[in-house]
Amino acid sequence: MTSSAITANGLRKSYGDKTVLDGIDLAVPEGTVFSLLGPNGAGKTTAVKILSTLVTPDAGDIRVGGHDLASAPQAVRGAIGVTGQFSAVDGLITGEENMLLMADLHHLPRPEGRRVAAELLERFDLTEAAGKPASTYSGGMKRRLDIAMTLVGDPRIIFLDEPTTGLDPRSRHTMWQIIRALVTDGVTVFLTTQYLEEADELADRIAVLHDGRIAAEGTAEELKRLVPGGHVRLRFTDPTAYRDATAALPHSAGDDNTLTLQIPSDGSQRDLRTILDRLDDAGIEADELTVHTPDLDDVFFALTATTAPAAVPAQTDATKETVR
Ligand SMILES: Nc1ncnc2c1ncn2[C@@H]1O[C@H](COP(=O)(O)OP(=O)(O)OP(=O)(O)O)[C@@H](O)[C@H]1O
Repeated sequence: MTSSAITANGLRKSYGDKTVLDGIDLAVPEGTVFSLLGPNGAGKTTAVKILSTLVTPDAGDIRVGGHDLASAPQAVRGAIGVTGQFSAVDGLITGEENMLLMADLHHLPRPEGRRVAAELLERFDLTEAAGKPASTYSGGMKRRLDIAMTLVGDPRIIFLDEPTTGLDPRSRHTMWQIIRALVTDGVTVFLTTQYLEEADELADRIAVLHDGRIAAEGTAEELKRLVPGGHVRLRFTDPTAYRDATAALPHSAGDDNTLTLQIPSDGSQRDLRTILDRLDDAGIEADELTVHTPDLDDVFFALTATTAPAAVPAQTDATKETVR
């Protein structure tokens, strides 16, 4: 069984009267990408700062990398890397010097530091720019340097706070490749992002933070099933088959011009089986069947509207039933 890289139970944090995190539970299995999503000001950065020991929580049991955050913050710091909004890159010195500084901070012997720095600069396509001041780097290069610096200490858990904000699409895709490669190496990634597409692309599990609580948590697919709008579309070339299917599927909406039927569905296996059984029973063969689920944008807006639905634990098959 995979063990947890990060667990938090009852995590709370207020600033004055403002409750930012109001009893949050999180569990991030090792070697996975967990994404925390939320509107601006939802508390994502606060959560990252707490889990990475930069801010003290008001309450909560937190374990990171197998260490208790309250009693062993130094051990937690040794197990993690943090990059993001509070970048560690010094613009006045070169990329290579930034890397060597990091190697010194990790007390690597000089030759070892040089080797690790050169290797990481190469891996992140920064060898050519290594001798130039980091202030001359593009946004994408700075982010790559930032991650490369984080990896000098070989952390097994990395917090990425909005790692692609402000990057162009190409740099964003490069960053996604970097993140996937980290996970392939067994690193656990805790990612905050304002791009739902990014969470959809990368995250094994996603938690939506709203009003200080986790409004919903699950895989991207599980979350998409939470909001209405999903349907199955059947396309026919034979008008008779189309008409028969319309009769066999009473809740369908048909388009007589394109011979297409749309049936409301959550896209689940059980739902699909019901539809296919009805078609089989009536001896009807569709020429094309497609399943349409709402995208993560729909989920995000539905969940972060003023009245959010209750938290939905979507961890097991049994609880998936409640998702529908
Ligand atoms: N040091 C602080 N003192 C007072 N209030 C703070 C402090 N840090 C954060 N806050 C408040 O806590 C709330 C959550 O902030 P946080 O930066 O965690 O949100 P976020 O989800 O990361 O937002 P964004 O996507 O805009 O970065 C905000 O209302 C913010 O003003």
